[in-house]
Amino acid sequence: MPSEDFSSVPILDYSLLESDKAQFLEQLRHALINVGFLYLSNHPVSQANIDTLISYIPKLFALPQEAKDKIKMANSEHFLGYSRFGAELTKGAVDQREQFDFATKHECRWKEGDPEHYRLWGPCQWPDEKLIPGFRETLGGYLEQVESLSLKFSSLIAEAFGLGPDGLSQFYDTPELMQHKAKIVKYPVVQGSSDQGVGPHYDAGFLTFLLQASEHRGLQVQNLSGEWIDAPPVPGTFVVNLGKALEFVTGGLARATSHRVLSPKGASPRYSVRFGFPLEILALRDARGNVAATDSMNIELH
Ligand SMILES: O=C(O)CCC(=O)C(=O)O
Ligand SMILES: [Fe+2]
Repeated sequence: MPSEDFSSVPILDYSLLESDKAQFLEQLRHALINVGFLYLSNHPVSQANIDTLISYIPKLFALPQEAKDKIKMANSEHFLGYSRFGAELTKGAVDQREQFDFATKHECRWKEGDPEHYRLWGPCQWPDEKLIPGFRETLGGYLEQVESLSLKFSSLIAEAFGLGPDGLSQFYDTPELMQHKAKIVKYPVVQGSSDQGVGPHYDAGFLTFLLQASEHRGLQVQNLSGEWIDAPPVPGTFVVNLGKALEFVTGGLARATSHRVLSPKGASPRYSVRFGFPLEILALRDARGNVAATDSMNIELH
């Protein structure tokens, strides 16, 4: 398929894998090479679980400030926990968002003498179960399912490029050693002069699975002409996008695409859940060098 400048984000139907895998892989290849973003519909993650998770999110942010601060990220050497509104920057400008960083289950494997970066992975800080009963189990179930989808998706990407299903797994750890982070984000309604929910950036890892957890528009993706293309919420889908690590290991064939979020203008906040597969691979980041001019200060890059 010829390279083209996209004007919308393609929707891939995961159930096509059953009926016509070759067609699915062809559409996937197009999205990887030309867009770097896609919606995935009819995916295997339970919609009931997603709906329950979505219903918890406003309650999570409505917890007393004291309960949120108790699990603040500063407590955790694994960069997991709560960050107050305005704590993150993209290229020097404040992102208008409040967030919790959770992750798939993981014991910290660092011990005396191990490389320092092993400390980056470890257990989550959870809010008090009494204040938000059932949240931990719901999010835990969701993360397990998205993790398994992301592993499967990574092998589909390898197949789309004509490799065997394990063609990309050499670049990351085995599943037991990997941890994947999920950021639950609240973008409050625009207040002052800035509508920067999150400024233009590339993601750092391999793949991001984004759940748009409210009906607001705001996510935008930049095409090669520099135009910002809307990626509005599409019920029942994930937005999947590629990060710099995947772009690097495919020699630029799979495209990492710049994107941003504009703060909502209506009466209610925008919410999203961003799952990164896997956490930044430090060796790859070092190998690909400094791309600071375009990267955001998302936590994977610290
Ligand atoms: O919240 C969103 O819709 C996207 C956020 C994002 O791009 C990121 O956190 O990397
Ligand atoms: Fe992003």
